[in-house]
Amino acid sequence: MNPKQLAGEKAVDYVKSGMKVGLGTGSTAYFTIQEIGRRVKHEGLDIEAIATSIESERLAKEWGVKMVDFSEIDHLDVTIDGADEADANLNLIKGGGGALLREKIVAFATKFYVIVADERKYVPTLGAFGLPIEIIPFGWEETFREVTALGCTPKRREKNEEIFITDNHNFIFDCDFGLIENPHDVLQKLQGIPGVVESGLFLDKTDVLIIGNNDGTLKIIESKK
Ligand SMILES: O=C(CO)[C@H](O)[C@H](O)COP(=O)(O)O
Repeated sequence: MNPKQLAGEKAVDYVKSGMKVGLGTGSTAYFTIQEIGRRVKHEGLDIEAIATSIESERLAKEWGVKMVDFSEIDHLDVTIDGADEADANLNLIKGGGGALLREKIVAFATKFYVIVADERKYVPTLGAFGLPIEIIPFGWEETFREVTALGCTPKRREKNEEIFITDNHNFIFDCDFGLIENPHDVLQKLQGIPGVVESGLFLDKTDVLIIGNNDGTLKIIESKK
């Protein structure tokens, strides 16, 4: 089986009827949403969900998953999302799909945070995957200069030769910091720059990382936090 499917479906073991569930974004979370949707439609799984992107919301609705928003609930019991990189401390780089802002809001609202990934995503040190940063369009050139001054090379993301615009109508800069030895320091510095809405560093949040291996096995790593 595709390792993303293996991990994405395994994570649904954490979802039980009555729960409020955060739905991630990307090609691994896709399999999670499909499996949740199948259980809702065919096995009577009864949940309320919030999605981290318009695309994931559309997919969940197709299956008849009950979607709510943060005016209706004050926490999520479990969220299952993908990642672009994860290290042994279960710190992450996310945002490859451009959904990092909604993903981080959902991650902070959740009591239990499950990450699903294939084995290529598990790395000794974060940073080979350029760090996505969501930037407000107003004054983006100045924000670009401030981010560059932190020692990275940012590139404004494009898709199909057009500027990529997030679900929140912002830009994404993909920033090459090289390997990030101190992610907490980088996160703190980015948070101090006006115009930076959020970065793809998700630190000290993950409870469980489920890795699908190419040989069809699973590796499940629980947080020591
Ligand atoms: O952060 C993300 C979107 O912003 C995704 O979670 C991440 O890109 C997932 O990767 P994949 O498609 O390989 O599961």
